[in-house]
Parts: sequence; C-alpha cells; structure tokens
Amino acid sequence: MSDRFQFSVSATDGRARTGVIQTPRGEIRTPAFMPVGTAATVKAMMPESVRATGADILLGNTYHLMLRPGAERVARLGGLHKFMNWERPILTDSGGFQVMSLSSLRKLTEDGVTFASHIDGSKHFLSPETSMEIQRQLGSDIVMAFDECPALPATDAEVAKSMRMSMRWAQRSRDAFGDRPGHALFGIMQGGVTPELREESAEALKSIGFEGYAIGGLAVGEGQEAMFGVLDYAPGFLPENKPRYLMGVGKPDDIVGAVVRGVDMMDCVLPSRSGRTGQAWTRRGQVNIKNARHADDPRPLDEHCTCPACTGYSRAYLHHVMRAGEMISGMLLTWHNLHYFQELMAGLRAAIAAGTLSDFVAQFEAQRAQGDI
Ligand SMILES: CNc1nc2cc(C(N)=O)ccc2[nH]1
Ligand SMILES: [Zn+2]
Repeated sequence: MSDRFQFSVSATDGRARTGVIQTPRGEIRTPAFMPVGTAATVKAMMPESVRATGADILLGNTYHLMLRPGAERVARLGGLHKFMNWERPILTDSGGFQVMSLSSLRKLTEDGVTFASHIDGSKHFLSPETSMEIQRQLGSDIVMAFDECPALPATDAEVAKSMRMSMRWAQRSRDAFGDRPGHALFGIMQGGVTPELREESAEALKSIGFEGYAIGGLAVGEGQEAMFGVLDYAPGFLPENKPRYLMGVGKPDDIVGAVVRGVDMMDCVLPSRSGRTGQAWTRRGQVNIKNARHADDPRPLDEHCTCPACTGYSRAYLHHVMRAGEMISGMLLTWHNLHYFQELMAGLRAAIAAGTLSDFVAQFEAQRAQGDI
C-alpha cells in the first residue's frame, strides 16, 4: 500500500497503455473500468460482490450524495468508504454534470450553479469551492474538478465560452483542493469536437497541474464516430505520465476503442442500469433475456463466463425471474454485466502487456459480429 498517489505505465501497445495507480487505499490496474455507485451503492450489488467482479475502484456521485444523505452526515459517520463498506479507492465526480441534467430551477453564473433538488425542491449551490468541500467531506480518493459539460447541440462559440469558464473553475478547484497527500485532483478537458479548443483546454489544465486528466464533454449524444474522432487526438494533448479518464463511457466497443486511443480509466452506468432491465452484455454482443426465445433455454447466458449468473442458472431461469420482476433478476444480470466488463478490462490489460492488442481487438470484433447463438 502506498501513502501517495502514483501512476506508472508498465507497457504500451501503439497508443494504448497498461499500468497501475498506487493509492493509500489500494492499487488501480489500468486500463480500469469504474462501476457507478451513485447513492453510496452499486445498485443490486453488495460491495464484496463488486470486488468479486474484479473492480479496483468505484465512482460516487457528488450531486446525489450532497442531497441525500448529505455530505456532512456522511462525514460525521466516518466518510463514504466506511459508510458504504468499500475500503478501496473511490472517485467522486464534481456534481457539475448531474446538476445540469437532473436538477431544476437552475441559475448558472461565473460563481457557480444554484439549483433546486430533484428530490424535495430544496435550494443548493455548487461551485468549485463547495464541490471541493463536499468531496473532501465524502473522503473520496480521486476528486474531480468542478466544470461545465455543455449540452449538445452547441456552436463553437458556445463551446469555447463554456470551456474557458471551466478552465477558470479548474484553477479555483485546484486552489480550493489544497494540499491533500494521498488524494488526487483530476482536471477535466473540455472543448467539444474542435481540436483547437481541446488543445487550448489541455494547455490550460497542464499549466495548472493535476494528478490526472479527464476528457469531458463526450458521451453526450455525439455518437461513437464523433467521439472516436476526438479521441484520435485529444489524449495526445495530455501528459503521458498521468492517468487519462474518459467520463461516462461506455458500451464494450466504446471502451475498446477508447483504450486503443490511449484512455486509462472509464466509468458508465450501462452494465448496472441495463442489467436491471434485462440487457446482458456478452462476448457475442447484447442479449435481451426478456425475449421469449430464452423461455425454455437450459444453457447459461455465456458458457465461458464464470460469474454466478452463468455458473448457477439457465437462460430460462433468468428469463423467468426478469419477466416476474423478481429482485434476483437485477442482482444476477448486474453481476454478470459488471463481471463481463471487468473481464474485458483484464483482457485489454493483458493484451497490451503482451503486445497483442490488435489480435485482441480483432477477436473481440469477430465474436461480437457472430451475435448471440
Ligand atoms: C454519460 N456521459 C457522460 N458524459 C460526461 C461528461 C462529463 C463532463 N464533466 O464533461 C461528466 C460526466 C459525463 N457522463
Ligand atoms: Zn456471466
């Protein structure tokens, strides 16, 4: 266990990297996928089950936790790790993205955002300073700078204006974060799909200096082609010796494409949220377990998968409990999906270490093309 936050790359294959982030609460193997634990829980999963899927780190949402149960209450109870019984690393987002997508009656100024809670309508204020304080109260190991993720569609001028405010907020986040050994503050690159704005944002962040750098402003409806278009150049604007975190991504093929383009960390609600609706992600692509074709199928979801859903149950059973709305359905499908996502990350890490990433990608794409059988 390290008392510091330290990223080291152990191998590269093309632009892809594999390595480890050492933190006081444990190691994070990269490329890493972070399950989302929005309200101090990865929905339908016990923390030990999340660990059993292979996760080294999970994500907490500042917006949700500040509204309920409240950051002060979590701090009084010993912090988020103790509160949710997850003693490994936690990354919390800044609240900026969700306040713009979930709250109402919002007023955005240079100072920050005032808004009404989507839960009870109570008034709140988020700024670089209050977001840093809230994330400190939660006790997260990786803190995200407070930024604005512009909604699409947006003109170049609107994206530039928003990015430049986010860079001023990045400086204020850095100043408010203070000196916290063993904890990390990540800056967030903005700039839409415009290379010049992305480069301006990266230069601004590097001049401030962060322990890691996120690529924001993506996975907001631009589509995979546009996202990969940005990832073809944006990671290269960031320091090689710091982790690069792509926010809110994504489907398995998004993840593979991002890792190939130099991304080290990702998070997405997809495996857990879609699992609860009966969507399974497998080597052969998506399987909707609610589909009638599974009703009498004695086979597992994936005969090569070692998760509890695939080793203990048939498609017919998963189909039944999903159709019946039984709680075990969300548990099993979530576990399977998180397990598959972590297996994909482990496969990517091993392929990069072996210098065989192009073979791995070819096999990944060939199996997906095969479709479910
Ligand atoms: C689900 N897509 C997504 N895009 C994101 C962008 C940001 C950001 N700060 O630009 C944060 C969270 C995000 N989640
Ligand atoms: Zn499985």
